[in-house]
Amino acid sequence: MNKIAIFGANGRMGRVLIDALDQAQDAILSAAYVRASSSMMGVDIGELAGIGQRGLNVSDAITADLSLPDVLIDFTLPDALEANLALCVKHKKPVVIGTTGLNKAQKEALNNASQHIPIVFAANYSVGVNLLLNLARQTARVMGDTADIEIIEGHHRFKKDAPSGTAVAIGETIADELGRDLATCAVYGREGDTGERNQKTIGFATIRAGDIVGEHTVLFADIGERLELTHKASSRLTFANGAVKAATWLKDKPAGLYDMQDVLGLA
Ligand SMILES: NC(=O)C1=CN([C@@H]2O[C@H](COP(=O)(O)OP(=O)(O)OC[C@H]3O[C@@H](n4cnc5c(N)ncnc54)[C@H](OP(=O)(O)O)[C@@H]3O)[C@@H](O)[C@H]2O)C=CC1
Ligand SMILES: O=C(O)C1=N[C@H](C(=O)O)C[C@H](O)C1
Repeated sequence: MNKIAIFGANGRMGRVLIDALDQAQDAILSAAYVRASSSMMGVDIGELAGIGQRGLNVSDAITADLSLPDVLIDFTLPDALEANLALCVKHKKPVVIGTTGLNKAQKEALNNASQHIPIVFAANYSVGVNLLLNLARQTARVMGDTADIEIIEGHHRFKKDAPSGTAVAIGETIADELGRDLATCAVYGREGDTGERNQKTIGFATIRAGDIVGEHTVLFADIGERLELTHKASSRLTFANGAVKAATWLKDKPAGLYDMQDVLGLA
């Protein structure tokens, strides 16, 4: 049985991860960490996740015994990433990371840590989005030289980063296939006298509203026809179950940076 510990236990994803691990067949939650200052410190994990008492209390990662878990899972916010990575490297523990909105320094920290420990990093752990990435690459190969490409994403009102990590990953995949540089060809929203569209650009549009779990559409629009690929997540359990699958896959891997395409055998 794979023993898993999670960072950010009090977050939306943290609480769903507790539920997913409670239902998992081949993995067990061995620890759930919150900030040392959190009002949730010491609370039963099942009470925190709303699934009833489970007899394990929330703790903080700094004082916890990190030799106990086999793998850690981190869905927190970018500010927490470097400290969490440092703990995993110090204790030589594999880690699955889902946090999005990383800046250049945080991405560099991820790359550096992966020279010492195995890491899975993915902006989206659902099977459907990982298939969408492959379909987007295939569509770009056939239609990308003439079609206009637009990526539209919608998320709940609490989300802090935009565009979503998944939207950026779709854009990066398409840009890579077409030999474009996303840093120079991306257009983030439009307003005013924009002029005609440059076909070599990749457009992004962001919706933040209510409790949308996560929706992504990539549009390939030519004259006379358009193809739309859409994924809609209706439950965070799809991300949590994917992350647990990634943790089981990662347990005995050598140091390196992997993604969900590797886990699912789609790479
Ligand atoms: N890859 C994927 O498949 C998915 C990725 N995500 C990403 O996962 C991340 C978390 O999402 P979500 O759960 O909705 O966010 P929440 O804001 O609900 O949770 C974030 C958690 O991180 C903790 N945290 C934040 N900053 C720090 C810090 N500096 N030190 C320690 N703990 C910290 C918070 O603690 P506290 O409670 O004390 O504030 C909170 O528990 C986001 O980046 C999101 O985009 C989300 C869904 C799927
Ligand atoms: O913050 C979220 O909720 C989500 N974030 C991820 C992203 O930024 O792509 C994945 C998912 O869509 C939910």
